[in-house]
Amino acid sequence: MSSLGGQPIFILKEGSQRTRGRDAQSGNIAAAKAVASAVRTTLGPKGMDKMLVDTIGDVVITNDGVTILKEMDIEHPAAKMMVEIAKTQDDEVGDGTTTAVVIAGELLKRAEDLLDQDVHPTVIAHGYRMAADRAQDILDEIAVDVKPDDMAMLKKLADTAMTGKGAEAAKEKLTELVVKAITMVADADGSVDTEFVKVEKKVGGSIEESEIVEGMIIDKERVHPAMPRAVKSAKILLLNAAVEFKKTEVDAEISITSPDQLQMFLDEEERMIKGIVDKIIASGANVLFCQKGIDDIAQHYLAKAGIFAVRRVKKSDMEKLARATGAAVVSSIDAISPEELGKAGSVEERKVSGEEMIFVTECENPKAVSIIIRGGTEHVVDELDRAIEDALRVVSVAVEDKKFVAGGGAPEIELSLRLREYAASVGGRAQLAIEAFANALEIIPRTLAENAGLDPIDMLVALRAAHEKGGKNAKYMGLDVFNAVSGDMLKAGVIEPLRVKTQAIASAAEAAVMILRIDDVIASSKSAGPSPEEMAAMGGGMGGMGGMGMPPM
Ligand SMILES: Nc1ncnc2c1ncn2[C@@H]1O[C@H](COP(=O)(O)OP(=O)(O)O)[C@@H](O)[C@H]1O
Ligand SMILES: [Mg+2]
Repeated sequence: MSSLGGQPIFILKEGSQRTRGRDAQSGNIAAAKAVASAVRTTLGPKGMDKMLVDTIGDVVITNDGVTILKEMDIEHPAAKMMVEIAKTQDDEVGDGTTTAVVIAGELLKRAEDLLDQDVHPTVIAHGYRMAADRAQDILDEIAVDVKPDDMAMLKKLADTAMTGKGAEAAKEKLTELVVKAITMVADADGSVDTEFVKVEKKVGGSIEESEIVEGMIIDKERVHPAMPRAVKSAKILLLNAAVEFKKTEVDAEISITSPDQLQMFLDEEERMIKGIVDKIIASGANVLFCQKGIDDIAQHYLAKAGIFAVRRVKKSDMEKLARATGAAVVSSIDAISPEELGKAGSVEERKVSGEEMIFVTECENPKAVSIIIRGGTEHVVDELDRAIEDALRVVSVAVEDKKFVAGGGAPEIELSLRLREYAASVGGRAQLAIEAFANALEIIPRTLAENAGLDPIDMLVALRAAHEKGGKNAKYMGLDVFNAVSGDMLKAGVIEPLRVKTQAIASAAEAAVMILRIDDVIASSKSAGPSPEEMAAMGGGMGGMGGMGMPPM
């Protein structure tokens, strides 16, 4: 900041807002805490749901942290950073979004206490980073191994992820579907892409009627009613080329001067299309999924040949069909050959809740499968979909990493104990920050207790005591919210993939540190004030013109 001859110098546009130092920090922390408290009540199996109504009156009822934050119209920049944590968590592991945001909020709250005691923000940031690094090591130490084919364990992981998400009534069934689907699409090298589990929602029927299809469901109909409705021992051609008369690329005009010429033209068109269909027939295919169009004449010939054909199939569905049936996607008519075809025991058009869908089933060793979710209303089906998506990701992460930790607040209590010990060993000013970090993690068991209507202090005391007692299973002691006692979460089957915790803590710490290190917020005005050039033209540095007048020092 400088001044020329006592005149203040303006460097920002008129109307810009600037807050600095402690005020900037307080504002950011308050906004971030507000976001955390908005989702806190939804945490855990006894968490409440939120009803979100958007500007056009559409309603979403959910318990899912990231969904809530995405639907809320959040403006404050620091609050937006909290939303980013939830999104990152969702992208990376698909679960633990509320946990990450709640921990970040608590880290900031504890940081504020330290700021009040005049601990410098960079000291807090440094301590938080040390604590976050140590937390990763501790989590690795307390993690438990799981075999990718241990169906019982995988089901428990899916179960924990779905608890409290409106799936209670049919959890047994749904966890079964999820685990089966993931083990089917897992690659030999142990990696899993949940993209290849297609989830189709259908309103109507009961949750119990949800099913897994060992193959694909395509939300389409066959192109012509004269085609067979069902094909057994299907030989499937996946074609990414139009079965149509080639339209000229350039804008050509064909002038037809006599009826004979018109007939010749039409004959030529028909002959060409018949040629394409003959190629398809010659390949031995009896089912055609085409990513592009199939015109009327082609439909007629295909139907006549008894071929089941579908047009304008989505690219993503084509890829899944390829994985499910072993077919290759053929991208030109000339490349059609018997080697490119895939197989399925059955391809059939069926009515589901009054709508036609195509079922490609009885695939040999399908590497892509579908789950159809049924439920009474759209809200039910939507929330089930979110629960299943979480569970699919959780199971796939566990299959990939082969590691899990206990749930119910057990790892957070263990972490806070061990981090307090670590803090003492570090000493100095960082100790205060590491202790604050340790205490902040207890927000998870505390919130689980509060949301279950239990006394949080009593539960925390009991949990700390259980962990301090030591012994083989002490580190797995967590909050059994259904029986209001502390218990061994491994025995209770409340378990989560290791990655859910490591990611939640890492991104919460990162966001908290980032927010803490900001001590200057400069927001440009939305209304167009004079530009710097205009200011200069006005003679520059005119006091009282508004803008960001900085007092001369
Ligand atoms: N049956 C249970 N008993 C106790 N805690 C549970 C149980 N099921 C899940 N939890 C805990 O609930 C928390 C997750 O709650 P959830 O609402 O799914 O939030 P998130 O968005 O963070 O996944 C985790 O700490 C998990 O261990
Ligand atoms: Mg969850």
